[in-house]
Amino acid sequence: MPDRSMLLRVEHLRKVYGSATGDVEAIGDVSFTMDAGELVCIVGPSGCGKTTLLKCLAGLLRPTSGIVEMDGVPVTGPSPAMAVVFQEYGRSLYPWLTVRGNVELPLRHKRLSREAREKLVTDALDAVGLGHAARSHPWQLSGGMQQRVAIARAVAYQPEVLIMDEPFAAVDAQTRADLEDLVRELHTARGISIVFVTHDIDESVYLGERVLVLSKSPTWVQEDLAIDLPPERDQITTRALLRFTELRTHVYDQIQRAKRGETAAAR
Ligand SMILES: Nc1ncnc2c1ncn2[C@@H]1O[C@H](COP(=O)(O)OP(=O)(O)OP(=O)(O)O)[C@@H](O)[C@H]1O
Repeated sequence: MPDRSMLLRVEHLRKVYGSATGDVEAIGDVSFTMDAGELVCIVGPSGCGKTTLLKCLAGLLRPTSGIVEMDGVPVTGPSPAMAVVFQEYGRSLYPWLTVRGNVELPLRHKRLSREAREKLVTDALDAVGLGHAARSHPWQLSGGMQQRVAIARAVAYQPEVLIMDEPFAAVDAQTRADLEDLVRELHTARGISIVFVTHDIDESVYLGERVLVLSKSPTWVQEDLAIDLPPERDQITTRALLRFTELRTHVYDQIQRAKRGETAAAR
């Protein structure tokens, strides 16, 4: 395996929301690092602060205290080095723009020639299997295809890290499996670094090289689990492996413990 350099560093991150009814400590004390080229999944009990954590990573939310660094530089706001894909693809696409126009839009903020921009868009649409739909509008596409557009837009932007917040929660099971394979493909073929938040334990094990299990809120990292499955994965063979079952059972058990407020179990 090639040497990897540290991409993200999160240290003693804490986030307290102030509200009229009192403060809510969403993130207690989260620390972890991520190397360039890794695919890290984040799971945890419902409401444990996954979205809050992602927003702090992406510079969309200011932490109450602690450090988020990308390539050694503090993240203080949205950065061109990061692209975020949310669950609600319907709301993230502009209905009056074509698929191509949606993918191209953020690139207009980059200093690129028209040719370079068009090449990035074509390449990203091909990568997600939507080259044929470039001139369609989002509302002419299925939910799964719309989410592919959102992924293409993020890929075309060439971020150093792709941050995905439950991106497949709203699509059917078969589409979800296809999109999971697309994410694996983007990661293995293009070396894209990905932080992927999901509710789905099986999905976290199938996709990840590491799974971070969060405690219940106020959150800390209950376990940082290496997923020692072969890098070549497919929906049938990988999910049938005994090791896959062991890992998913372990993560499930950890989340149950997290819900009860217990600390980590031995592996
Ligand atoms: N803007 C806000 N103001 C006050 N409290 C908030 C705000 N956003 C989130 N919270 C609280 O912070 C905690 C974590 O919320 P967050 O949405 O990050 O969790 P989550 O793990 O992503 O949730 P889910 O499992 O439902 O997707 C919750 O207790 C939530 O009520």
